[in-house]
Amino acid sequence: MASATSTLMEAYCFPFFISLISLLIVRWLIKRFTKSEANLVFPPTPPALPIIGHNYLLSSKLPQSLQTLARRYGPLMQIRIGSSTFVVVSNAAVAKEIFITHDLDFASRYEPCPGEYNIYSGSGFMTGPYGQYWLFMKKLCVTKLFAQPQIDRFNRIREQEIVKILKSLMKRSREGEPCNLGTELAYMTNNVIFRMIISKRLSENNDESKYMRKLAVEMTELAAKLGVSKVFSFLTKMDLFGNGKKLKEVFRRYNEFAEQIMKEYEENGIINGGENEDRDLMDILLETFRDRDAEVKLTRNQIKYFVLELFFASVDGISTTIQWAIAELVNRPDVFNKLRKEIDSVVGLTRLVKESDVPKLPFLQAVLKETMRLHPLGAIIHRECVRDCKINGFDVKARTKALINAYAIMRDPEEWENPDEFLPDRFLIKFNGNNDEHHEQMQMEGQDFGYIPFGGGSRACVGSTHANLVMRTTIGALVQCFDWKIKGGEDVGINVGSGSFPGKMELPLIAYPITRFDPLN
Ligand code: HEM
Repeated sequence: MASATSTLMEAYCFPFFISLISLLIVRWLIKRFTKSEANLVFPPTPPALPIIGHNYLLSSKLPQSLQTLARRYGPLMQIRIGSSTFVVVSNAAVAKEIFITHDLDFASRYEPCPGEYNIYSGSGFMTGPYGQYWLFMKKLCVTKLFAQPQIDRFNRIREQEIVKILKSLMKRSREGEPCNLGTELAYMTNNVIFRMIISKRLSENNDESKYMRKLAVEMTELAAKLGVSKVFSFLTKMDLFGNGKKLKEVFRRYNEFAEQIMKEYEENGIINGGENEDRDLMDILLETFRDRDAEVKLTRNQIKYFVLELFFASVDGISTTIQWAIAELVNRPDVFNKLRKEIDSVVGLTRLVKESDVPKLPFLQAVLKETMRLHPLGAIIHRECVRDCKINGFDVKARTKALINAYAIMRDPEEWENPDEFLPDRFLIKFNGNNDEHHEQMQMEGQDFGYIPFGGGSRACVGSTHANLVMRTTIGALVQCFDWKIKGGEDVGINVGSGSFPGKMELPLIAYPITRFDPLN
């Protein structure tokens, strides 16, 4: 009997105790979790809807809609889209916290394109997380790929491509035809980066450069249709219209193309060592790939994806910024004439403006600065927080994504007088000498977080020096050589477009170039 009772006790008591202990552990966990969450103070947030969160508050013009929300919810607000939480940064002081105080906490990025459509998923540098690979590539960019000697070496390519676009525009001028300036410029910047990467064997082979452009355009269009641009679109993963599948196919075609180029380099011998004038970016990448002592062993996929990222980073950014500059200048004849006067006085009308003239052209530099302030191509800078931290007095949890609204920051009335007006003079410092007045341009980069067209902190743009060289000289040449008449009216529409590149113009700039000075004759 006694043994029957004890068996019964064992049978009932053991599960009972296990359940009790589990319950206590769960209660303790919940209590602990809710207690710490309750102690956290998250940034202000607008009212959210179930499932979609704050998506209903955002238009296709993302920077502008976030700017409007920030006016109500402050310079650091939190929003939720689908299952992702974002903090949105909208003033210089908070941007400084992200770029300087918490630089390493926010030195990660996330891949916008779902892994199932991107055959290089996990090999990204621009879109990759902070880590060994990113550190290694950043060092390679700074010390070799985009170091000053290498940038100087590409001077010839930049100047030759500017001459090519001028020839094309002069032909249009002779024929009385308008041009789509955006297309002409994208063709030029595509050639520049293509030749910087693989200058030797394919430099005169325009078909390959065109093919690269075609692939990049297809990828951009498919990514936009898929909703990748929105980063957070939960419909993206569902691929309702098969665009994800098509995107993967374009990646595959690019992979074949890039692999063929790499093999050609390997068969013909890469140029080692730093002094050779013909050494290009592919030489440096393949030399690093072969280096047995390198801290990180590069893979072929990492090289191919890096090259693709360079195309995306440079082509549209540079061409669209130049387009915006010309649009703003055409709308402001007084500013256009002031710039032309400066170029004429320094360069004259006997030769084309060139890179070495730029230090003596402060107003040209100011025009570009003001263009990038009003129309930043990186209108939203994407980052990800890697550990819990406090920003602007609020708690931000690890894995929260950050959207730094460069568009709103560079139009913040607290930082800029008449923030929506195109006033390049704001970047000039006047010096009154004995005889006359002269100007120098303000140095903004890296010090002022109200001005962040190239981002900031350790993940800032590595191509800014090259981009500035191309943009300044091209704008100078377009103003020196042509008068511009707009097709169908006096003014250029300067509305921003929507969708994948929030910094792009809504309509292409179609204009008649009228030759005023032909330095090529
Ligand atoms: C008008 C032209 C350009 C603009 C407005 C621009 C802007 C930017 C911005 C805003 C970022 C993000 C910075 C951050 O997160 O703080 C960036 C990153 C980057 N840019 Fe540019 N960029 C331009 C041209 C170029 C060019 C020509 C190249 C290369 C040839 C380039 C290569 C890169 C790379 C590799 C990164 C990623 C750096 C990293 O993650 O560490 N960019 N750029």
